[in-house]
Amino acid sequence: MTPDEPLISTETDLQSGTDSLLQVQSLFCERDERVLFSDLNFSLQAGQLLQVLGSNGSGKTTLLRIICGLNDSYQGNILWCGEPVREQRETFLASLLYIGHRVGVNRILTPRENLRWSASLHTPVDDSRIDSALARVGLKAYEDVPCRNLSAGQNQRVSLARLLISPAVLWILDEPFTTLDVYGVRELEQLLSEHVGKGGAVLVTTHHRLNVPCAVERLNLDGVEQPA
Ligand SMILES: Nc1ncnc2c1ncn2[C@@H]1O[C@H](COP(=O)(O)OP(=O)(O)OP(=O)(O)O)[C@@H](O)[C@H]1O
Repeated sequence: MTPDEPLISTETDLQSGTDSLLQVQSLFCERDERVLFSDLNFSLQAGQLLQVLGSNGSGKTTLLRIICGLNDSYQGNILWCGEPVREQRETFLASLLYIGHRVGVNRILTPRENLRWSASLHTPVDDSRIDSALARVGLKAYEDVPCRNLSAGQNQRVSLARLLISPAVLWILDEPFTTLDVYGVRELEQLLSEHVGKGGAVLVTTHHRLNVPCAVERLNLDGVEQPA
């Protein structure tokens, strides 16, 4: 797949008859006898960006981890292209790129080695593509520096470069803006809108007010409007 190729073929990927890529139905989760969410319903379509909002501890990370299959203490249904994810785990995981709270960068490896490893889990890509992804996130000339010698924001950028080499349709990102400077924030916002522009879908938690040219749907786990 080339970087500009559409991510979704409506004939092959959406043949289930539903427009939704991801559907969350009647989701219930409680932790330590405290209900985080109950009867939570939402869907995500190709070309859609959904921002999950909520106060600290409201369950944003928990929700994302449930969807990604990293937490199974819930009730309800999660569907991918109309079919339960539990019945098509490999297909779902092949369509998903999750970047969690911890950036998931191996600090012994260099940025280039991290991206090679990340790509090898799906579709290996050549080094020229890896290097151009690293350049795009501002890491030109840092390709061979061990990540332990990079700053927190630079490690976050290594992680975000994975977005550029991944064929995944669905990006699930947990607080991806946290350590980024203003240029990094702008670049990531650009990446998000390019992805949805190509028919991808994004589920993102952030307290940051997104400044993107595409529409942003919002899901607030507090159930109340938040200040802008
Ligand atoms: N490993 C765990 N075991 C038990 N309870 C947990 C665990 N991790 C989180 N919780 C609880 O689940 C609730 C939701 O946590 P979660 O991390 O999903 O919130 P969040 O909305 O992402 O918060 P933040 O905005 O601070 O990142 C919190 O009340 C927390 O105490």
